[in-house]
Amino acid sequence: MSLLKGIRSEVQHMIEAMYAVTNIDFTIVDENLYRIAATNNLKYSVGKKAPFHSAFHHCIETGKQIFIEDARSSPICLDCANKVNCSELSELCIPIHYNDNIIGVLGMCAFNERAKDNLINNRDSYARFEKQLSSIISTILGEKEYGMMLEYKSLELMTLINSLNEGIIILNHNKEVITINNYIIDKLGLDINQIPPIYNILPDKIFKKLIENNFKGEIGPVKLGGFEFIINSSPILIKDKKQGVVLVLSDFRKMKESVLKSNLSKDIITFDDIIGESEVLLEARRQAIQVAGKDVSVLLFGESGTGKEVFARAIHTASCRKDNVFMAINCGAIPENLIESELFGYEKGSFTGANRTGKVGKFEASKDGTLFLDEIGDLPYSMQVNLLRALEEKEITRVGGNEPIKVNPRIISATNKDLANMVAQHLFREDLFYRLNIIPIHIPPLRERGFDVIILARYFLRYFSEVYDKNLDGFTAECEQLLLQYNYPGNIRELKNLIEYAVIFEENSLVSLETIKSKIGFKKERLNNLSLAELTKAYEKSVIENELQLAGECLDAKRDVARKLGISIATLYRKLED
Ligand SMILES: Nc1ncnc2c1ncn2[C@@H]1O[C@H](COP(=O)(O)OP(=O)(O)OP(=O)(O)O)[C@@H](O)[C@H]1O
Repeated sequence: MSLLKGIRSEVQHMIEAMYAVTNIDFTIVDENLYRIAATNNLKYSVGKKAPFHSAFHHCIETGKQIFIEDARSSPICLDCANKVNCSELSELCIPIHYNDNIIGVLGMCAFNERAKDNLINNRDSYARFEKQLSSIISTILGEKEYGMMLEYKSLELMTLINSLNEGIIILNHNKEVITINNYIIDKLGLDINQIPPIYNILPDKIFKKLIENNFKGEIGPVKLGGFEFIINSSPILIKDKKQGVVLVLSDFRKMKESVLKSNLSKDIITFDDIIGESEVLLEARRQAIQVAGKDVSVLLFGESGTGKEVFARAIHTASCRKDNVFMAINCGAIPENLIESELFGYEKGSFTGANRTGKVGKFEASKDGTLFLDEIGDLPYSMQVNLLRALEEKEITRVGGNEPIKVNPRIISATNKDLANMVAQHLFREDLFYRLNIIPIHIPPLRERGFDVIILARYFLRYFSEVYDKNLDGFTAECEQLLLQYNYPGNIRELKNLIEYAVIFEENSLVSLETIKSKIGFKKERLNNLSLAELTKAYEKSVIENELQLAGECLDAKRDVARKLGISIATLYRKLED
């Protein structure tokens, strides 16, 4: 469609006004010579084509203004297809430009002598005037196109907003609802033709907090129409002035379920997943099963890698909180300055590097679930009092905030340190120790579990054979003998890593002594004939490797090991590569 056709009624009005003033007919044709608008004598021809080789045609072809003083003698009219029937006496044609293209012609046509004289005598001023008109037309077109673009964009935005699985409510500066999406209309059962004012949608207290105080951030869960929502509010700022608010309402139940799902899909652990038949392990298991159903704090203590987290998860699964989240936090792996915000969350902008909308802490996120405080012995002394207060008062305050938030997670803590001894040395608060240590359960080291080593080794062998698609039937007798003799400073984690290694490198159908030895015994054999410098290097490397075996292989663990050994992380990597 020609652009001019889209603004036909606007230009028709315009030329009618011009005709009333000048008494000279006006007409507009598009780039295909179709007459879009016309006055008086030419009105009949609207919608028809202007003649081929006419002044309009020339004007489009050349892009130049054309003035015909006398139509009968003008050379321009000689070839005109309407030459015989034409009743125009003189004519002034100006091309209409839009975006550097000629999109039509604006013409003034005189049909009587008076109009002809008028046109001839004022030729220059009419030419200027027509030029102005043509530029007004292109401005109208520009606005029309911009309006269409805006309309399209707003449709695009509305489609997007309506396709979201979250509620969106947009308020203007008068706090009136100007946009509300289908999700929230359906969820709250609202009438699209009669959207209630926002203060009737939100509870009074929430409305005040979200809207009245320039609030930016998250609030909730808020109960609306039988559902619970987390509401995120962001002001719309234009030149630093608040012009409205966007509220995003997320279904709290779904959020919880997705956290649970991601938690559970990898981590539903029951007491049946705790492999082993030794009396010491069965005793720990019995105690854990006994306390799982009671909502008390449990302290799991034992060496690193003995399965404390596995026990914590099994307790959670067997507890009445199993349908809520299990959250773990490693108190030793988080830098001291971040631990408070990790545990209790923070309000927006409360410290440099903080997320702009604030963050929910582990306590809040696990409020009806289980919070596993791993490596509790590494919790900075200054934080211990805050933790105690949260446990005693069952409420927390986000960093930078001042509103108390109710929380009530079940606490399971774990440590590989002698906490009682730390209390004696004033490294751990006595009051916190008693609060956590209501039910202590000792998780025995692997070297005390006897034949469990073989049971676990066979279990891991089956598991990793499947993972790495290998056909391994078991271990040779000497290999099992070595597995039983080894003392596993890294406990089950070390055994698991050892078997994974063996599954990858073993080329026979039974895991051989050599394969296992190459992982746990290789250092001694290679140390012969080395210089002192080489021995030092090898020793340093083995110290780091042993530490990593205990701490794990992730970056945080490497940082911890580097800190513990008093070297930088870069030095740690270098020494491992040497
Ligand atoms: N009895 C068990 N049966 C099967 N796998 C186990 C058992 N105990 C521990 N594991 C496995 O051993 C690894 C270490 O266990 P876990 O992380 O629970 O130990 P931890 O005592 O919490 O260690 P850390 O003190 O270093 O945090 C995990 O991969 C876990 O799945």
